[in-house]
Amino acid sequence: MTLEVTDLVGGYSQIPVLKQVSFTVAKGQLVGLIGLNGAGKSTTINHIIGLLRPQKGSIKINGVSLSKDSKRYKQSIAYVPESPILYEELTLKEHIDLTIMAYNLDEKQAWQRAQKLLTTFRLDKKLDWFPANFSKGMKQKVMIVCAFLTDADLFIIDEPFLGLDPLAIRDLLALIAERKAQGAAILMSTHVLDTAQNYCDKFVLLNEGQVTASGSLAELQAKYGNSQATLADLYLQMIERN
Ligand SMILES: Nc1ncnc2c1ncn2[C@@H]1O[C@H](COP(=O)(O)OP(=O)(O)OP(=O)(O)O)[C@@H](O)[C@H]1O
Repeated sequence: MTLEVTDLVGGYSQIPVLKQVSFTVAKGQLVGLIGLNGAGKSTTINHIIGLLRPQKGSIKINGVSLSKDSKRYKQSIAYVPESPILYEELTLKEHIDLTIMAYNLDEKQAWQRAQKLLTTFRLDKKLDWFPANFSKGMKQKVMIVCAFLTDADLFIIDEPFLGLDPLAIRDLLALIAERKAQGAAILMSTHVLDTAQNYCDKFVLLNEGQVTASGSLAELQAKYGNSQATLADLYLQMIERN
């Protein structure tokens, strides 16, 4: 199992947000993390990427926790945040160089991969640009390029569908499919339920910091006794029951 979140209790200093959250993301699996505003999706992600420490429970990537081997743990994750985080004083080229250094990648191979990604996301002529010159969507694409440059075992993608144009969404979904086929595990948080339904293998439904259901669409349909229901139907049903 690539990612194992077990009985995670966590949140911000003394404010508990997550209550015994457990789920897994296996190799080659795309898992959708679904929940209302404030349900705890970003808090869960912040725990996985190590910005917050669990108050109870554990998070392991390939059996390793952050406290056991922080370098190995962090190098196994590539994260695409919802709001792009870039260094204002570094060019696009320097962001790529920094990623290559941070993940200890082979420079030649990584640059070959980068050129392909830059062309896909129409950033190949912008290597000397600074973040201030990019639109929000372009900044998001820079984060995608940097993440998919790596050989991470676990990709965490926070709400990718709201800031990207349709072409970029198509290209990102193709990249996700490619990495899945190569054995990466992918956790994606989103409110765009029809796309999630079409692409995710499994869903984790969060409500008020708790996992209320998880499984494939068929498993969720069986749980809620509605074999024709869409993910959106099931999700609304879950909210109304709680
Ligand atoms: N920095 C913070 N300090 C204290 N509480 C926070 C902080 N960030 C979020 N929270 C609280 O944690 C809870 C979960 O928020 P979180 O950001 O994880 O939700 P989310 O599911 O990602 O929502 P959204 O869909 O709106 O992004 C909310 O009650 C929120 O008020």
